[in-house]
Amino acid sequence: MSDAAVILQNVSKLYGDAAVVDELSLEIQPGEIFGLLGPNGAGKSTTIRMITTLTKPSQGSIRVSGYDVVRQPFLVKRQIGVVLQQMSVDIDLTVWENMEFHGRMHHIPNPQRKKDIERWLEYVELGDRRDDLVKTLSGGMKRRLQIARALLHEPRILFLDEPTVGLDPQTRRRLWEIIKGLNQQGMTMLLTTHYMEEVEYLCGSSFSNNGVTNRIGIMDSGKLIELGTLEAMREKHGKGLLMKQMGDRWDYHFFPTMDEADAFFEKQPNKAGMMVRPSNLEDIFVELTGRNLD
Ligand SMILES: Nc1ncnc2c1ncn2[C@@H]1O[C@H](COP(=O)(O)OP(=O)(O)OP(=O)(O)O)[C@@H](O)[C@H]1O
Repeated sequence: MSDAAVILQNVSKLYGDAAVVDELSLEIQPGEIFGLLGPNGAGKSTTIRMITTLTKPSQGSIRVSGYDVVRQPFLVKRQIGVVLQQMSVDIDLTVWENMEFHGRMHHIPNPQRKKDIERWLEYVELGDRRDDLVKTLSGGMKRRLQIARALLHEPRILFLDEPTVGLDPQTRRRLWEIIKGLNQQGMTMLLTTHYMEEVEYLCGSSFSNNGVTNRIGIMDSGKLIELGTLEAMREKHGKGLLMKQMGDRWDYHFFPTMDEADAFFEKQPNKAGMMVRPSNLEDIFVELTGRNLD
């Protein structure tokens, strides 16, 4: 049997007749940081909600650390930390009270609980805000609190659904460092996003410090339309890109290497409305779907 951290086999979620997740199969390895990239409505949140026991798959099986999400939800919940899009922190409580509440729910005994709350609040740089009401925190601080809380019961796998949506670029970078740092300490992670730079930054280098390969899945209309390392995807579709303006749209031509794209460009007698650059994930998404990510 596979010792993958998360295994999805042929998983679908139907609402009425519509499959919002459509026969998805995927394995995430221990220590991996896996990025699920896709436009709004692709089915990313529904996938996370099924893996984290919040909604049941209509078909297929999901195992987390070997436990079945439908038959053993309580064992699954012990293994995972979850940070969802909608803020689930209580804004009328203080930072500390939110942590305390979560720690008690997970039956973490004192004095361990107090020590762990201190440690994780320090980790996300909220130690000095511990007595402040959550409603006085910025969006980025609230997100950091969500992360600290999700980590309190020492989960093996952390799920982050659109962790930086709505945050300013500086705050986003700070969160990226926290996420990367956790992965470098060995945390297995699945994150969803529709920000290409996010998935490139966090999951783009083919290997993490754990020596595990980080991969990206591109999701559209409930299906995984591409899966692998960023390098492998660029290798497959072409590392060089020539863009040609055709009226109000751009034509994309992939070349195996940048050198080949450059050589083709140089040979063109009329270079107006043309440019060459290295390909990126969004280009691959457009190539596969004919649409942009947003
Ligand atoms: N409870 C529900 N009932 C009916 N349809 C739903 C329900 N939850 C989600 N959907 C639909 O399923 C599709 C996928 O939604 P989902 O939230 O998983 O996508 P997503 O990729 O996470 O996008 P977003 O970034 O906008 O959250 C959407 O068309 C959505 O309207």
